[in-house]
Amino acid sequence: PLPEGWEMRTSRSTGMTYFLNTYTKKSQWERPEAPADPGEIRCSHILVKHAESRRPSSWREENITRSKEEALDLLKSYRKQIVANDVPFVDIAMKYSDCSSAKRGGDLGMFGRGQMQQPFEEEAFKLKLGQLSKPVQTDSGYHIILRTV
Ligand SMILES: N=C(N)NCCC[C@H](NC(=O)[C@@H]1CCC/C1=C\[C@H](COP(=O)(O)O)NC(=O)[C@@H](N)Cc1ccccc1)C(N)=O
Repeated sequence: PLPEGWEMRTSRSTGMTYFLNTYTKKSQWERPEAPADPGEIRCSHILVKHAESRRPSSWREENITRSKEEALDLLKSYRKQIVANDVPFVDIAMKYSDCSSAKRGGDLGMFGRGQMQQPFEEEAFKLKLGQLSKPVQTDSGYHIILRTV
């Protein structure tokens, strides 16, 4: 079978088979080996900053002094509550995320490659729809990412 996100088509003019990326609508002659690149995705995230973050300040805390280790432990405890369905992702994001997207339940909107910091992008584009990432470290701090579109 074809990898996820691709469709097989027959060219009306030449009768030749080609392959369509159903997300980006781009087509190619070669039979794809990997799932189709979604182009743009939409994610929400929860960010916990620490003293070594590139900007150790947020809407929540003027001057963030927690250590990297404390930040990671905190984020892991949030992830545990979300995975156990004790608390919805949006509630945790709105209360605790050190990113301005907290006001939107962590929603970052649609984005393509080249916009987010590399480790964040790498993890986000690996996620399946509805999947929650493991903790990811960027210069901003530690994130967990939820793919929503
Ligand atoms: N939608 C976009 N294209 N917005 C530009 C993203 C820039 C990008 N940001 C990141 O990679 C990380 C991962 C996600 C958030 C983020 C960092 C910071 C927090 O960290 P700090 O910069 O204090 O270190 N939040 C942001 O940027 C916010 N504008 C995200 C946002 C907030 C509200 C609505 C939409 C997006 C980068 N290249 O730095």
